[in-house]
Amino acid sequence: MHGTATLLDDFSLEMTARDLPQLLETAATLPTDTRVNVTYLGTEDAADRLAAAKAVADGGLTPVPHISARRVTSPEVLADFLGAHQAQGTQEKVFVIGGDPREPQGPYSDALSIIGSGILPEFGVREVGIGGYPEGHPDISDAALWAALADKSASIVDQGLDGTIITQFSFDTDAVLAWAERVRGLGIELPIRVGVPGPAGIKRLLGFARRCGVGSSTTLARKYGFSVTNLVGTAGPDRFVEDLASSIDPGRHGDIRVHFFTFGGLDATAGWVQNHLATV
Ligand SMILES: NC(=O)C1=CN([C@@H]2O[C@H](COP(=O)(O)OP(=O)(O)OC[C@H]3O[C@@H](n4cnc5c(N)ncnc54)[C@H](O)[C@@H]3O)[C@@H](O)[C@H]2O)C=CC1
Ligand SMILES: Nc1nc(=O)c2c([nH]1)NC[C@@H]1CN(c3ccc(C(=O)N[C@@H](CCC(=O)O)C(=O)O)cc3)CN21
Repeated sequence: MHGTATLLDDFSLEMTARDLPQLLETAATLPTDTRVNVTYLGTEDAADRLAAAKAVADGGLTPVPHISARRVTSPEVLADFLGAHQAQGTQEKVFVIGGDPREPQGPYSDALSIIGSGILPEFGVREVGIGGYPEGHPDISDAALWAALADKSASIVDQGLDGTIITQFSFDTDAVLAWAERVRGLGIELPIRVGVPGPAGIKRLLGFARRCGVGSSTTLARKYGFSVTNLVGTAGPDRFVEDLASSIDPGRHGDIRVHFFTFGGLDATAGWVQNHLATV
């Protein structure tokens, strides 16, 4: 038995630049140094992302800026972004993801083309996060996903950097743990942060699942504990987190933590964690 409190220790969460006002309200309720990932969406610009990361640091939390490889239009844009983060001290940990654009908007078609370029430590990056897909990806073959995971992990380790894997959100703890065991079987020992949505409106949750290519609404409903015939209301990660906590075997799955996607707001996730820890 792993225990929910252990699993939730050092949880991380994710914000978009637009969540900045809410971050300012919520920061003080989060444990000091909690990692807050800052997305790299097409709807934000560099100034928004930098301001969000700075606010995370100013709030006593640990910023983890994202870089979406396919959205980076040139090496200069990447160097400017990393340089600006370094100047404000928010560069130590980053997360590099391929990105949703079907065609790369610049020279980087995948996360490895940035990680393997060696540019990250030149700007003071010490830890690199990468994505993982316990339930696969609608547009990328399993073979390509596994090759990418192995190559990115090796590049991180070869450069003497720390690394972490954050998984695409999932509602299936069996799939997550089977996948984690396979990761360990490949000799990849990086900590795995299991992505899961914090509490959110059910319709909104289903919308994000569709948009991000995750699961069908029926499996999602079954695993997450709501009824597809009643989409009114909110669903929370209670069942998922409890199932995960009771099924983890550190000997087989290694270092497993939780990463919350805050589709229902930062405050809702922060409140859920506080309440949940008070009841276990
Ligand atoms: N897990 C998360 O939090 C997020 C996931 N994504 C999704 O994850 C995808 C892959 O990112 P990584 O795991 O970093 O893979 P990656 O960059 O390591 O690439 C793995 C393989 O997939 C291909 N690939 C990458 N992006 C693609 C795309 N949009 N369409 C078709 N093929 C693609 C690459 O060429 C490579 O062969 C993104 O494209 C996006 O759909 C996007 C943002 C956040
Ligand atoms: N395929 C894929 N693409 C992604 O971009 C992505 C994933 N998967 N997996 C999970 C994370 C979570 N992501 C997101 C994306 C959007 C919002 C969001 O709140 N969007 C607002 C608009 C915010 C804005 O434009 O800045 C919305 O209301 O849709 C949150 C998390 C991005 N991520």
